[in-house]
Amino acid sequence: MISTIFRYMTRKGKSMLILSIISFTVKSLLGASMMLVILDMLNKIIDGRTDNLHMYWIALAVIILLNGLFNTIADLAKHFSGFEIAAKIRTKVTLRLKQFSLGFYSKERLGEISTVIHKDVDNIESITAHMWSRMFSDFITAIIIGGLLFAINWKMGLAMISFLPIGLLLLIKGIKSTSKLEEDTQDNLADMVSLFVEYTKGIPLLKAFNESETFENKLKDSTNRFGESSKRLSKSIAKYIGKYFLFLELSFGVLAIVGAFMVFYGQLDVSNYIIFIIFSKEFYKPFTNIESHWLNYIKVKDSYSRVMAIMDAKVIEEVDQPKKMDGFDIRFNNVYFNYEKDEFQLSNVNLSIDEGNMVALVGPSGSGKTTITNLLLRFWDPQQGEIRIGGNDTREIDYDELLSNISIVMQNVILFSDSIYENIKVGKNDATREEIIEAAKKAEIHDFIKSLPEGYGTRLGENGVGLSGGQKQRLSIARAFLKDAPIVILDEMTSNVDPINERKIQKAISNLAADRTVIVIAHHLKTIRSADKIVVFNKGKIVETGSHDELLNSNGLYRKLWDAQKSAETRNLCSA
Ligand SMILES: Nc1ncnc2c1ncn2[C@@H]1O[C@H](COP(=O)(O)OP(=O)(O)OP(=O)(O)O)[C@@H](O)[C@H]1O
Repeated sequence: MISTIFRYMTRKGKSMLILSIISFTVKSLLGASMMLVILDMLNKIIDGRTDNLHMYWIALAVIILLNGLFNTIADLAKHFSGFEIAAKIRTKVTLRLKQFSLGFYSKERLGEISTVIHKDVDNIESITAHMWSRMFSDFITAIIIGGLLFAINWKMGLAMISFLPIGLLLLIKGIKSTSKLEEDTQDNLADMVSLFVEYTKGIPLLKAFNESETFENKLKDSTNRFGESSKRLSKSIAKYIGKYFLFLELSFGVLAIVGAFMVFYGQLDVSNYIIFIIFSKEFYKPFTNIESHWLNYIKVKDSYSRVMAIMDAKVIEEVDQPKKMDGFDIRFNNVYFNYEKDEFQLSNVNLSIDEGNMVALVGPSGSGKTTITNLLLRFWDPQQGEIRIGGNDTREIDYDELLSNISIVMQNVILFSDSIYENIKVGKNDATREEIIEAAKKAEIHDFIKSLPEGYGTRLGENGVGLSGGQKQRLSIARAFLKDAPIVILDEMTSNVDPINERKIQKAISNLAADRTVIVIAHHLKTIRSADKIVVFNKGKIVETGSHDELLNSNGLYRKLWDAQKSAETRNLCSA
C-alpha cells in the first residue's frame, strides 16, 4: 500500500514527504540532544564546576530555535505532500471514470465512487500527511537512538528490547486475526450507509405506502449489526493491544532492574543508567504509537482497496491508430452478447441501418432493444461479432469521436439542478445563446420556456422537478439539436402524455430525424408507422424485419403487438 501510494505521488510530493520525515527526525534528535545537554550540565553543577555554564544556555537556546524551525518545516512539508497525493488521486480517479464502459457503473458502484471521491481520498491524504511522516521519523529516531544506546552498553540494550519481540509477534497475530472482524464491520457499515441513502430517497414512497415503520426497523437492525461488529472489533483490538503494552512495559521493567543491578555491581555508571531510562522512552515511542497506527491502518486499508478497485478496473481500451468517422450507416454483424450477471442473451443479431434512415426497434419488454443501443454506444462490447459504423468497427474508432457523433434522447431524462439554459447547454459546451434558443425552438419547447416568469433562467429542481415528462423529453431533444450529431438514439416515452405534448414531441422528433440516422426504441407502434424499417425483437433475437404494412401482413409478433395496443387504446377510450 505504501509503495503504491508513493508511486502515485508527484516528484514534488515525494520530496516533501521525505523532507517532512527528515525534519521530524531531526526535531526528535534535537529533543534528545537537549536532554543530553541538560544531563551534562547537571553533572557539572553536581561536581561544582560552574564555569562556562553560559555555553549550555547558548546550546539550549540554539536547540530550541532549531527545534521550532524543523517543526515548522516538517508541518508544512507534510501538509503539502498530503494535498499533493489527494489532488493526484482525485484527478486519476476522475480521468479513469471517463474510460470505463457503462457496464462498470452498477448501482453499488455509483455509491462506491462517491465514497472514494469524498471520504477515501481524504483518508489517504490524512494518513499520508499525518501518520506516515510521524511513523517513519519515529522509527528512524528509534533506530538511531537504539544504536547509540547499544553502543553505550549492549547488555542494557538487550534488556531494553527483552520482551519486545514477543509483544510484536502478538501484535502481528492480532492484526491477522482481527482482519475478518474488520471486514465484517466495514461490510455492515456499507450496508447501513446504503440503507440510509435508500431510505432518504424513498421517503415519499414509503410514506405513501405506509411502510416507513418497516424500513425504520430495517435501519435499526442494520445500525445494531454495525454497532455489534464495531464492539467485537474494538474488544479484539483492545485484547491484543493490552497484552502488547504489557510486554513493552515488561521490557522497560527489565531494563530498570538490570540497570540498577549493573550500577550496584559497578558495571554501569549512574549517568549512563539515567541516559538509558530517559532515552529508552524515545526508543519505545514508535512501538507505543503502534495502536494509533493500527487503527489508522484499518481506516485507510478499506479506503485504499476501494481506490485501487477503480484504478485496476477494466477500461475501454484506447486504439493506437483510431479510424475517422466519415460515414454513418450502421451494421451489426453476427452479434452475441450477455450481461455479466444476467441470463439474457442477445443472439446472432444481424442488423443494417442505412445512413439517413429511421429504424424502429420494437418487441416485448426485456427483448433486448435497449441493449442494442448500449452496444452501439460501447457502454458494453459484444462477446462475439462486430458493430460497424461507416464501415469501421466501433472498437477501432476513437471513443470520444464515437460519442460525439451520437445523440441520445432517453425517456428518463437526466436534468441538473441548474437553469433551463444551462440544462440545454449540456448538448454543446460552447453554444451561444442564439444557438440554444434555436435548438429550443426546433424542439418545440421555446414557447413554454418563454412563458415562465424567469424564462431560460428558470432553475430546475433535481432531475427536472417542476417539468412534465413531455417537457423534459423536449428539453432533451433540444440538447440533441444543439449537439447536432449525425446519429440519434431515441428512447420513446412509455407513459402516455397529453395530446398537445404528444403532438409537439412528434413534431420535434421528425425535425430532429431529418437528414440523420435514427434508431428509435419504440413503445407506441402508431408513432413509428412511417419508419424506413421496423425490427422486431423477441428474447434477444430478431424475429421479423420490414415496413409497417409488410409486418402487419405477415401476421407475426408485430401483428400481435399491434392488435394488443389497438385493443388497449379502444378499452381506454371506452372507459374514458
Ligand atoms: N445493466 C444490466 N445488467 C444486467 N442485465 C441487464 C442490464 N440491462 C438490461 N439487462 C437485462 O437484459 C435484458 C434486456 O434488457 P433491455 O433493456 O435491452 O430490454 P428492452 O427490450 O429495452 O426492454 P424495455 O422495453 O422494458 O426497456 C433484460 O432481461 C434486462 O433485465
